[in-house]
Amino acid sequence: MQAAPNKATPSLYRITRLMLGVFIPILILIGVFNGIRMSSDFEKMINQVEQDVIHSLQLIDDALEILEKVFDRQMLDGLDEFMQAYHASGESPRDLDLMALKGRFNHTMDVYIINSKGIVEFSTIEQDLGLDLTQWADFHEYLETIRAEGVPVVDRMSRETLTGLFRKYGYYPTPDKEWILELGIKPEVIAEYMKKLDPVQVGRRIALSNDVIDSIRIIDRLGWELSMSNPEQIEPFVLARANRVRETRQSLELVNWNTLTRYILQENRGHMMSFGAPDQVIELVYNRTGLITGIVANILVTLAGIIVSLILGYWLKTVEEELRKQAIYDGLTGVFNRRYGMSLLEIEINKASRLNSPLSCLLIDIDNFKKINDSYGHDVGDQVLSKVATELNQTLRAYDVFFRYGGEEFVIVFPGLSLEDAKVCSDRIRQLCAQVSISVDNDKSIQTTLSAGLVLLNQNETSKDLLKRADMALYEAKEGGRNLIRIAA
Ligand SMILES: Nc1nc2c(ncn2[C@@H]2O[C@H](COP(=O)(O)OP(=O)(O)OP(=O)(O)O)[C@@H](O)[C@H]2O)c(=O)[nH]1
Repeated sequence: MQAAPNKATPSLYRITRLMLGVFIPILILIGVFNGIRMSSDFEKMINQVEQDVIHSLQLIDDALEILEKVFDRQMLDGLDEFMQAYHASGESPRDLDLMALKGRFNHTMDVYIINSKGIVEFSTIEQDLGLDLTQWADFHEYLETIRAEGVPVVDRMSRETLTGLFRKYGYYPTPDKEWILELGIKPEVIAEYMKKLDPVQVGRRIALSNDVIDSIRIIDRLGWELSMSNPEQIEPFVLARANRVRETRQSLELVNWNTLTRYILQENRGHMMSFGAPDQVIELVYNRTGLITGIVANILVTLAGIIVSLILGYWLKTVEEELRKQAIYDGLTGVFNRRYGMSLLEIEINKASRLNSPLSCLLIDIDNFKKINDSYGHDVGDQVLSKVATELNQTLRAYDVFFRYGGEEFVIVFPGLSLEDAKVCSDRIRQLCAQVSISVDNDKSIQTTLSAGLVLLNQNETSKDLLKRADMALYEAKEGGRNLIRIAA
């Protein structure tokens, strides 16, 4: 039986190996690279969002500082006007028309007059009349300091935690220190400005305009979501996280499969934003669905690429195998074809010359084959050729070379066999051929014989000359009556 030697198939599976060894790793590398790039783009995007949020909050902070100064000026002017009205009234608060004064301030400020005992004796707000400010010891002490210094003072804006209302007050003690004239900007006037500078609203706007962000909250130390308009108490676990960030001064990151929640510290800049709470924590909730969908899609595309490569590789392997078979084997008989067989004969001749070992060669021709074709048809002829070739091939040694030389002619190369030994083998082959029977039409069977010329390789002889001598011997065998082996001279 003969198998194709590896030497003759140097390019076998080269493309397939290229597919599996290079293309697939490249696909995997591209997939991994894309995955890393998507994650890092997401990371960059959220860092950018955080910078935008902090920057926006700082802008609000700066705007609030400017607003504070505007209100300061407005109140100082108002206090001066209040004092002038007080002097004009003969320094008798009772004769002051507070409602008219309020009108002069376009009703943006409430007016109070506090007596020497710390009681609100006159006011445009009826329910504050008679309010005893000594109840708040700290505040009362503060008022008395102002009274003692005798100069106008304007407080910073402040927020009442429970109501969420913003207030700003200014005080001007009368020269005799009997009275303190007080103005308070109406909370709704401040709220009007504050609504426009509400960081919660800014956060919502950023969240709305950005696909990756779901929500933004700013949490103060007291557990309120910082808002200039409607403060809301936040959930206790969110406050606990915010406090952890404040204490460690490190960002906190919580990752779920489709969300990412980050808590970052907004350092107090000493401006309005803090409202008494030194640092705010910003909670940012990101939507990771887009990132995860992208990564899954990337994995699927990579897998699809790998599967296509494997299928293509398998297909190429099959095609290559088929081409290899066609290049080596004879399509009808399945033994080596002439081109490949001749190349093997050359190799064996070279080897024999190099090793100085004998090499015999048998040129076979099926006897009266034309008659078989003529009597039973070409298809039966093909069957006979195929069957004889298969049977003969099976009796040979592994290192004998058997190939179809053309038509009904075959060649057997016996490397290492002397003429005598080769003659014995050739006779066995001839007898075997005579025993091969091919059944035709179920009941009939054909038998055939072969004639052959046996030749021993001479020194420096070419394959062409060798086969020429074998052919002459074959001719003699035919002339001698067929079913014979003749040895070439
Ligand atoms: N069926 C079939 N016939 C083939 C094939 N190749 C060659 N032949 C036929 O084989 C026949 C060979 O005939 P000849 O050269 O006259 O020899 P022969 O009839 O065998 O007679 P001898 O060789 O003198 O015994 C021709 O008719 C070819 O057409 C093949 O592949 N299949």
